[in-house]
Amino acid sequence: MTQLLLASQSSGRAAMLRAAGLDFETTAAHVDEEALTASLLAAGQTPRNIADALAEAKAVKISSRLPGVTVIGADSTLALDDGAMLTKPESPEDAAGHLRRMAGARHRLFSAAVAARDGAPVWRAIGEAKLWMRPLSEAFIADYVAREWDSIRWTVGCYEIEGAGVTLFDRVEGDPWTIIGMPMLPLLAWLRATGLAPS
Ligand SMILES: Nc1nc2c(ncn2[C@@H]2O[C@H](COP(=O)(O)OP(=O)(O)OP(=O)(O)O)[C@@H](O)[C@H]2O)c(=O)[nH]1
Repeated sequence: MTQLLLASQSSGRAAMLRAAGLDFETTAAHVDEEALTASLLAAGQTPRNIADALAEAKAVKISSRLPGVTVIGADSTLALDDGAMLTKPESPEDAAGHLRRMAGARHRLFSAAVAARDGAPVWRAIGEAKLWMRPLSEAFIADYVAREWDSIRWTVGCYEIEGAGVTLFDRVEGDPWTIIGMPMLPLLAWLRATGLAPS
């Protein structure tokens, strides 16, 4: 049985752990993100705190069933500067609407990771990136969504920064791993310190 489990169905997150050469398995967290997000928003929680709470819920739920296994949960939230929080698009039309709202403005992307053992959090980190999306024409949005829908449908911001997302931005501050879905640098530092990654 593995010592390290990623409680995530995110292909981007698994790819980053694989690229780091880690020995891990993955499983779905099966946390009702929509319900938890709605209740946290209703309680006035910020997108940053919501990412942290969702990451913890995923890690704690799975780790409570697997004694002694270190479980990593993760979550990303996207905050427009007007305070609105965007979630994954439900349709190509939804994605076009998100892009219209982000175009010509800055948004922040928070990616939280929480490690849990035996049902309790033992480590956490949150990364933040700031992204300035350029103004987009309707023709560009329609073409981009038609071309990229199959990959962007799984992403919180309707872009893969390491893919065609590069065509959307004037400026980005923050590391690419946080944008893809986890604060990898502090996570790897902790995994090395705990002997779960080669130091
Ligand atoms: N490859 C890639 N994925 C991105 C990017 N931006 C956001 N994402 C993905 O958008 C998704 C954010 O949604 P979440 O709800 O945090 O995670 P999820 O996909 O539902 O997966 P779980 O961890 O199982 O909840 C994650 O899969 C991120 O990896 C990006 O620039 N590149």
